[in-house]
Amino acid sequence: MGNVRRVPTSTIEPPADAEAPRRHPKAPGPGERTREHHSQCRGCADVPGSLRIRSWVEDDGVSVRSRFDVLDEHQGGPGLLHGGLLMTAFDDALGTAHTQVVRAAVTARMETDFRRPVPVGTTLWLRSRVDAVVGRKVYTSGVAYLGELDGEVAGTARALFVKVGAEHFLKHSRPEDLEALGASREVIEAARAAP
Ligand SMILES: CCCCC/C=C\C/C=C\C/C=C\C/C=C\CCCC(=O)SCCNC(=O)CCNC(=O)[C@H](O)C(C)(C)COP(=O)(O)OP(=O)(O)OC[C@H]1O[C@@H](n2cnc3c(N)ncnc32)[C@H](O)[C@@H]1OP(=O)(O)O
Repeated sequence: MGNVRRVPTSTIEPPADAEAPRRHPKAPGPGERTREHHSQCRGCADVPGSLRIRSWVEDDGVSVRSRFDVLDEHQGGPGLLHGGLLMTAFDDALGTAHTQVVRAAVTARMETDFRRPVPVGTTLWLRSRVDAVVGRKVYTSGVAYLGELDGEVAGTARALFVKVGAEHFLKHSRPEDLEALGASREVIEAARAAP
């Protein structure tokens, strides 16, 4: 292991004095379904290979509840949910909570505690919230419950999202995917040429 470079990691503890997050005026309101991240999102869009996670806004307008039906195709151990797919579910649900507060942000760091095995056939319910927004940093946390909201805890997660602008996608996404979203070749090339 001597040749493995150690990459420094950093804390994602939200600062204690941060202001309470407020709902973005264009975000859906309490009780409404949230929007999918985009039409091909493998977390929440209705496409093959997606976890098909569905989320709704809670009464506070900021938190969300999400539903994930665990199927055969989500197995890791025999008849049990793959841990990485629980992380995907958290990434999607926490990444949906942040869209209630900020326009676009991407996951920078996430940590997950796996507390109970999740059998195939279970419906997982997740509660996710934004704890604080400080500059570009969006601190989120969530809980996944077995079978019913506030039931037995299957896992918990925290994630730091970092706000990005359209240039993040213009620079890094495949050009054909950007063109499908309406971006012109000139705009894409200009974003890629920028420092
Ligand atoms: C027509 C045009 C179309 C445009 C497209 C429009 C819309 C697209 C539609 C929807 C998609 C929107 C969102 C998707 C959201 C959710 C989907 C589920 C979630 C995901 O699937 S998402 C994919 C996985 N995700 C990534 O693909 C990120 C890869 N990554 C990066 O792209 C960079 O790494 C980035 C941007 C994160 C930061 O880079 P950067 O250069 O902008 O900023 P910088 O490094 O300065 O960080 C700023 C401050 O965050 C702190 N910080 C950074 N990283 C940290 C860490 N790991 N731990 C602790 N602190 C950290 C720094 O310490 C600093 O803090 P401080 O200011 O206090 O010093």
